[in-house]
Order: sequence, then structure tokens, then C-alpha cells
Amino acid sequence: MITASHNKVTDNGVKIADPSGGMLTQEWEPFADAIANSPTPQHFVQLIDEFVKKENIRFDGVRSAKILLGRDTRPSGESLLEAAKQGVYSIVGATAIDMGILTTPQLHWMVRARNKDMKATELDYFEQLSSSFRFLIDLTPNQIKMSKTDDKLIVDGANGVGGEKLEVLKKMLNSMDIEIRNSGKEGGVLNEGVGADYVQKEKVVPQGFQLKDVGIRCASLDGDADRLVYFSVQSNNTSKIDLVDGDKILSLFALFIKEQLSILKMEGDDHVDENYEARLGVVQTAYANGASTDYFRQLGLEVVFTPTGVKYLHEKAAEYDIGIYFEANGHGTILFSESFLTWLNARNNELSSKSKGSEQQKAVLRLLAVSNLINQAVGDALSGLLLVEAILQYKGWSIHNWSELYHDLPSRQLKVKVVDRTAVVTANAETVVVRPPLIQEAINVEVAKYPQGRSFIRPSGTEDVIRVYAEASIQEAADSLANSVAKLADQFLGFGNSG
Ligand SMILES: CC(=O)N[C@H]1[C@@H](OP(=O)(O)O)O[C@H](CO)[C@@H](O)[C@@H]1O
Ligand SMILES: [Mg+2]
Repeated sequence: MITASHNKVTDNGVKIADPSGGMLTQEWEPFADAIANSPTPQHFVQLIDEFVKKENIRFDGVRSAKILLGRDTRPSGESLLEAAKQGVYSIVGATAIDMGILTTPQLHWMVRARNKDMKATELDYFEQLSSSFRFLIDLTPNQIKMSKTDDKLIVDGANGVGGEKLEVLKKMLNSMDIEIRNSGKEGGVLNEGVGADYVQKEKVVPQGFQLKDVGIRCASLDGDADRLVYFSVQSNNTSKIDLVDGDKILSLFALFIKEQLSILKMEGDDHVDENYEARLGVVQTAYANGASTDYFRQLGLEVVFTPTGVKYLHEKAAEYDIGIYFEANGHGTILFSESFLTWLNARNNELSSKSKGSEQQKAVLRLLAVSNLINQAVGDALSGLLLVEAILQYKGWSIHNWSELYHDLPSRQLKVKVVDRTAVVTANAETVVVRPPLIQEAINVEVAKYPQGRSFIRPSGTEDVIRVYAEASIQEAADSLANSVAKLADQFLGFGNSG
């Protein structure tokens, strides 16, 4: 997949899906780094040669391979895709299939579907999403109807591929009132003052949104449509927004799934022992707002933490019957285990004959529809958006009702330039620094000064900086805690420090 996601239009890059449709296996990352940085063509060929031997890959044309290629709307994508094609065809037995302009999650979905012998074209993707969405909507309790303003959704497409794909989906969902802005056709620049990354980091309205949008439910996709956040325009200050971030999308999903599981568990006449104790897990990173974690614990849900980066969250979520993960920035999905899906299908058949149309059967059908709607390969803004919309309709909620599930603790993020960011070694899902010595003790002293204080530092995986995160009961306190901890990072690791 040729894309640089939420980054500038002049940047470009590559994301690689493995045969399962998930992300490239972590063991192959050092190899990917090495070939990307190989200084000469000879060196490049040598690296491939060594890797092929090490991994025992048959490289003699006996085994054939098909490689699906896709790109986002970046102008440089066209020639880069051509180069990728030539690379693929330089290997005996390998064929490249150009899937054209796609969102990143669409390509992952297609790889997964093809390797499971399922229908795997772009049209199949749209049909699966739209039909499972309609199915879910049909299972909405009759008494629930939204008020007029709540029918409408406005989506910021980041001037990228997501907007144009949503246009296609919209036509297949004629019941939905969606207005798509920043679809790239109006002349705006990709990710410039628009998109999920901008909205979530800056907490301001994207271009093209204004006063008349106050009170309306709005959503924002990133440049390759694998991130999604919601927001509403504040009435008192039209450049500010009320952000409904990945943590809150996670909360809405977890609440809905938990409700359906409890309906399933209700004692039917004779079914007590046929209840399957589905393991539901919520996966977050240290950047998740502390108020969201408290909310999950109040709901009695199991919450686990992993290091930053969706590959870690995804892997953890896959350990549950239903694993839900999200980063605060809006990347996440819900994973269903094969064994749980088999059980759900069997339960559906059984209920069809014994108590067709019962609340329990509806809950089973809803869970099955969610598993078809939400992308099982990676986080997908389009499928996530349809699930949010279906759940809000089911609950008869406005974006305001949703946003009120809990109140975010004020937080602040800072970056600190240091001599060598790899000098920082963390543990416990990046919440504790174990090296250099003594800095963690100093951070603890600062944190203890603030009610509901929490702070951690970690080296960024994508930029040459140390990231500082702090939260506390009021904004001034979160700012001040972040500043003190940033100062500590500078003292221990900064340019003024020789050791
Ligand atoms: C605090 C933060 O937002 N970190 C981002 C950022 O990683 P860093 O390792 O923090 O640079 O980029 C990652 C890739 O897009 C994303 O998964 C992650 O959430
Ligand atoms: Mg992205």
C-alpha cells in the first residue's frame, strides 16, 4: 500500500500487509528497514539473498505469488506503484495486481478475503459493509427514533481517498444523511488543516466547517482512512471543538458489545448451561485518557495495556473472543475469534428453531453483523464510522449523549529533543522508565504534587524525540506537570547533559 497516511502530500511511503491481511510480521521489520536503507543496488540484492536463505524461502519460480498493490491519492503514488510493479515482476513466479486507488484498510481487507477464499473485490468490500450495516439498523428497537438534527452526519475526508470511497458507500446506504466535505474534489490539499490527525492533535475545526455546523455530529478521517475521530463545533467559540476521540469510540463499542453479551446471558427457559463465557477484552495504550480507563473498570471490563503502535494492540486484542482496541488518535477495531463466531452461528441456528425473533436471537444477530461490518484485518475508518452510526441509532443517542459517557481528564503532550532517544528504556507498557536510573523517581515526585496526576515519557517510534504525556484534574495542572517532566527529560538526557 503506497501511502504516507496523515503526513504531508509531498511525503510518501509504504505499508505492507502480510498474507493474513494484518500488518507485516514484526520479525520482518529489521529486514524492511535494512532494504529501505541499503546504500547501493548491489547491497540491496545481497540483503535479499541473505534473507531468502535465512528464512528458507523458495525463490526458484516453483511457488507462485500474487501481490496486491494499492495507493492513496498522492500524485507521487502513480510512479511509485509502477516501480513496485517492476520490483514484483523481477521475481520469477510473482505477479502484481494493481488494485488502483484504495484506502489502506480496503487493501488489507482484500488480502485477507482472497486468502480465505472469500469474495475480495472492492465492490465486495462495499457490499459487505453496506449489507451488514443495514442488517444492524433493521435490528434497532422500534421505539427508538432520532430527532431531526441527529439524523445528519458531516464527514471531513482529509482531502484524501476516504472521502471519495465514502461517496460510493453513501450511494449504497440511501437511508443515511451524510454530507462529505474535503473530499479532495474542492481543491483543498491532502491533510492540510484537515483530517483526523489535525483535528485530534489541534482540537480545532478542520477547514470547511463553521458556525452553522454547531450541534451537528461531525467525523474526520485521516489521509488513508485508517483513523477516525468524531467532534462537534462549540457554540461559544467556533474554531474550538468538542473532541470525541478513539478512547470514546472504544467506549461506545465496548458498551454496546457488553450489552449484547448480557442479553445473550439472560436466562432463557432452558439454556443456562449453553452459555458460553465470551472473554471480552479492552486494549489501550498509556496515551488513553485515564477517565476512559476508569470508565471501563466501572463497567467491570478487563482492560490491558500495550506499548504504543497498533501492531501491539492488535496482537493483544486477538487473544480474546472479542478484543476491542483503539489508540486515542482513532485507529482501532474489534476482533472476533473464530471459535466465538462458530459458537454464535450455532446459537443462531438453535434459536431460529426454538425462539425465533427473541431478544437473545437479536443479540446474536447483532454480534454477527458487527463481525461482518467491522474490518477484521486492521482499523478502518469507514467500517468504524458505520458501526458508530448504527450504535448511536440503536441507543437513540446524539453525539452529546455519547460524549457525556465520561469527561476526559485534561492532558498535555510535549516533545523533547535529546542527544539519544534510545537511551530511554521503558517497561510496563511504557509507563515506567527503567533506564537511565533515577529519572523515574524524579518523575514520581512531580506526579505526586497533582491531584489525579499521571505522567510518563517514552522515545517516539516515528520521530527523533522523547514524548512527554501528563494528565491531571485541571488543565493548568496537566500543563505544569508536563513542563516539569519535560525539564527532567532535558536534564537527564538533553544536550546540556554529558553523561
Ligand atoms: C502518541 C502518538 O500519537 N503516537 C503515535 C505515533 O507513534 P510514536 O511512536 O509516538 O511516534 O505514530 C504511530 C504511527 O502512526 C501511532 O500508532 C502512535 O499512536
Ligand atoms: Mg493513517
